[in-house]
Parts: sequence; C-alpha cells; structure tokens
Amino acid sequence: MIVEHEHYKLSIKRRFSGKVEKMANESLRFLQSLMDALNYNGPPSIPLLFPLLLFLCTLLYLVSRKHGHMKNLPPTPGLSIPLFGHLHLLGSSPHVSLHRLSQKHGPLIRLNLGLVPTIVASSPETAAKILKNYDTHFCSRPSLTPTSRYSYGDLDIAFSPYNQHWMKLRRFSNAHIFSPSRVHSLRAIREQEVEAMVNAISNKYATSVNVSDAVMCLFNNITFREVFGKQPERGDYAECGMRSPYHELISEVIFLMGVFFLEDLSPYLAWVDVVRGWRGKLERSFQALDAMLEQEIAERMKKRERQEAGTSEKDDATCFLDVLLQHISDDDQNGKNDSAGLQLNIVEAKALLVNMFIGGTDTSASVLDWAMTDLMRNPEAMRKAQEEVRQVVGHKGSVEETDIHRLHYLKMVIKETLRLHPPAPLLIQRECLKDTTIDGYRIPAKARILINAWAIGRDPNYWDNPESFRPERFEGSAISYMGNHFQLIPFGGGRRICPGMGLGIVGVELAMASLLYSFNWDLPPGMSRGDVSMEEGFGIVRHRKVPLLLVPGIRAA
Ligand code: HEM
Repeated sequence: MIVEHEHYKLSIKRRFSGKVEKMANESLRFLQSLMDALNYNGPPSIPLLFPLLLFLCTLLYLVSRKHGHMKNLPPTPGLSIPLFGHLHLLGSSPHVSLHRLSQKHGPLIRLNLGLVPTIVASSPETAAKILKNYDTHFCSRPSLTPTSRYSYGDLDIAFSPYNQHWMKLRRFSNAHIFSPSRVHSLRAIREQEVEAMVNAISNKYATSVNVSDAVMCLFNNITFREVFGKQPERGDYAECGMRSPYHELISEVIFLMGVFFLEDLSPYLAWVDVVRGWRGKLERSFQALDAMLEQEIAERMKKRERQEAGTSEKDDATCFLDVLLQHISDDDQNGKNDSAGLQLNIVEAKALLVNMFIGGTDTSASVLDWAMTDLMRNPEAMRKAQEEVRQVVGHKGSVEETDIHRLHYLKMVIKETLRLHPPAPLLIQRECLKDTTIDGYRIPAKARILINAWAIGRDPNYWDNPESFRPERFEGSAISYMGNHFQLIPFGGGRRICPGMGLGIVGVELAMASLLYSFNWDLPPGMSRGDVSMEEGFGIVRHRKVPLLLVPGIRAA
C-alpha cells in the first residue's frame, strides 16, 4: 500500500503544485494513519479507491471555490482534507480542540467533518443567536447512525428532526413525564436509593470507595425504578455495583451513541464502520435493548391487569412506563388520547423509554462525580458545603428532599460544576433548517451546528478567573442554567432545551447533600489533592477518565 501511495504522490506532483500538493500529501498521511489505526486488512482493491475519490473531491472543492459557493461563510481553520475534512483537528477531546480553534479564528467557525459542513459557536453571543434569535432555524437534529437506530428511526424526542412528531412527543412528555408533580411523585424512589448507597458506603468505612462507580450505580437504579416501577437486579453500591446485565447494556448503548460512525461524515466511508465491527455491535446492542424493553412492557401490562382485577397491590407511585401504557394503542389510528388529544404507539413509547435511560443516568452521575472531584481539590469549598448541609439537616440522620431548598451553597457548587464540566460539552448536535446570517456570516441550510457549552463556560468576558472552581461567584447573582443566560448553558436552550432538567437536578442535589452529610471524605493514603486527576474520558457524556477513589470517614454525630 505504501508503494501505491508513493506512486500516487508522484503523479499528483506532476499535475498540481503548491497548496493543492500540500493538501494531497496531508490527505495521504491521514489516510495512511487511518488505515494503520484501523488495522485494515480487507480486499486490496478498496484502498485503491481512495486516490480516485481524493482526486474527485479535490476537483469538487476547487470548482465550488471558483463558483463562489463558499462566500461569506464563517472562517475555516487549517487544511480541509478531501473526504475527511477537518476531522484530524478534533483530537480526543473535540470541545477542547474547538475551543482552541475559536480562540484563534473567532466565535463562529466552519469545519468540514468528513463531507459535512459544520458550524461551531463558542461564545454566549453566538449561542444566544442560535438558541434564541433564530431558534426556529436551528432546532432540528441531523439523523445519525447510532442515535437513529436506538431511537427506532428518530422517533424519540432527543434525536427526532424538528417536525409535528417531535412537537407531539415533547408536549406529551412535558405534560406527563417531566411535570413538577410527576418529578415530586418519584421522591420516595430517590430517597430510598440514596439511602441504600449511603448504607453500602458506611460498610466500607475507612477503606477506599470507587465514588464514580457508586454514583453511576445510583442513577442507573433510580432511573430503572422511575421508568419500570421495580427494583433492578443489582450488586453492591460500593463494590462496583453496576455490573448487572441491565447496567452493562445501558453503558454499552451510551458508549455506542458517542462513537463517530464514519458513514455519518461521508457516505463513501460506510464500509469502514462495517470492517471495524461497529455496525454489528450497534445492531446486537439495539436488539438486546429492544428485547429488554419488550419484556418489561409485557410484564408491566400483566401487572396492571392484575391490579385492575384487584389481585395485585397498587404501586405507591406511577412509573413512566405506566404513564406511557395509559396512552398506547397497537393501532396507530386508535391510540388512547389524553386530555390534550395526544396518543402514542408502541414504537414511540419504546423510543421515549430509551430517552429516559440515556438522559437520566450518565448526565447526573457525571455532574455528581465532578462535583465531588472539585470539592476534594478545594477543601474550603468542601468545608462550607458540609457545614451548611449538617446545619440544615441537623440530627435527623438523613437528608430529605424538603431540605434541599435551604442548601444555597450546595446549589452554587452544582452550578459551578455545570459551568466547568457540562456533561454534554457540545450539547446535542443541531441541524440548520434554512440559510441564516449571523454576524455577517452565512450559515447554510443543512449545516450541522455544534454549540461549545464547555468553551462558553470559560469565556473570560463573562467569568473572572474562569478556570478556577469558585462557587462563591454565584453569590447574589441571577445567572441560572435554565436557558436564559447564554454564558451558562449545560442544559442547552431554546425549544430543544433539556426537558429532564428538574428531574436530573433534584437527584444530584439529594445525592450530593447525603454524601456530604454522612461522611468526612479523605483521599487514599499517600495522595495529595493536587494528585486528583482532572482528565476526561471519551464519550457523548464526559466522565472522569479514571475513577474517583475516596476514603469515607463517619462524621461525628
Ligand atoms: C444533570 C442532568 C442533565 C443534563 C446536564 C442534561 C443535558 C442535556 C442537553 C445539553 C441536552 C441538549 C439540549 C439542546 O440541544 O439544546 C439535553 C436534551 C435532552 N435531555 Fe437532558 N440532561 C440532563 C438530564 C436529563 C434527564 C434526567 C432526562 C430524562 C429522564 C433528560 C432527557 C433529555 C431529553 C429527552 C432531551 C432531548 C430534548 C429535545 O431534543 O427536544 N435529560 N439534555
């Protein structure tokens, strides 16, 4: 293959010079490294297609330039490699790389990710234009391979394009799933699960606990109970409790959702996903998820029949699945209407259940994990937060949700964590619906839109000393993450803003208050606070790269 590349490089040299030659060389180096990285050993004819495609794309690029299709587009950094575009600039932490690029090229930049034109907004002002001024132009989502599969063909809320179907589901879930009264009705589940976690950690007194695993396990269990109304098969919270088959499955789904399928960047590269095995993995995990949902739905329907016949006890709270079952019909035409005339079919209901799992687990666990990390590195903030929660809760023995509204400092700690570590640093991709001009730049219809919430939370025009963890910055400040202050948008904004914000935050607040109330936390022996790693792992939700290990000491009564 190297010989073929050398030969091709020579022929390119004869035809072009200067910039184009440099582009070709870069492309070849990139292709070579890609093939090496993929350990490609498929049919030899396939790599031969590359030079041809490379040539065609270069030609296309030159022609479109000549015809002025690229006029007034936002600035573009560096070299766009045919077929791959600027993918090589993203690195393993795209939000960090894009932040650096925006510092050099401005708050609105244009990249080609594969063949897909992508606009990245990195300032509160540009985010406000996209999420508020032109919300109706930017409120759609692109259809991507993994999210489309897990959402039964974009039939959910999170990954559906902007259309009547999305409006129906969003109205339905606002009324029946995310309403304050529904969130409140699930309070007992959250309190019981948090108590179970605290008890498990108490048993590990004075030995290291994997806090990252414990909180992931917590939100997995809470979500499972909220969704299906029953306990999941579980392990011990403090002993890597995530390892039930259900936890494994959800972790795999969330992981695969974060994988870049090359097919979504360039249709010519769809075969690479097959060769890498991602296609097969995606299909197997989707089938397993679907089988689990089918089984839980069938089981719950039988239980409901028994309850209606009076042969089974009624549950304390209505789970999300119950709510959906009340509005499902097998027959699309005759679905049961709610008071607002909304109805669902079974596939839409399954797609919504997947949204609950994906939205409810990783995001909340990531916030709590990073909050604990930051507090361990900032003992003064830890002291203040602990003092507050112990003073408010007193000798009751455990935190209740009714205590939370009095925990002002804890709420500021969570805000500061969301500023520095938004779980989805680039939010969820949007798609532009029609040509729009922002700051004099043309954003073409169909372009994908990334909003860098991570960079925005560090904008020095809005935040003093942005890299430092200082919850006090919110003292007396009206800035909230509810979508009206564009310098703090961990939940996004506009009509696609996260509908699960209230549900997610109340769980994080309760769990964090309980961890601070019940334990005096220490670092493992020999470790200093400067040693606590701040490295991020890979994925659609950014967790810590290495788990947070801490030693719980029982607080003095
Ligand atoms: C701390 C917790 C959470 C964070 C930080 C978070 C963050 C986000 C973000 C950034 C978006 C994209 C918004 C945009 O495009 O502007 C989103 C959308 C969404 N989230 Fe959350 N989320 C959290 C909790 C939850 C929970 C608990 C659920 C459900 C149980 C949930 C369900 C959803 C859904 C369904 C969408 C799609 C909305 C749409 O496209 O219309 N989220 N979330």
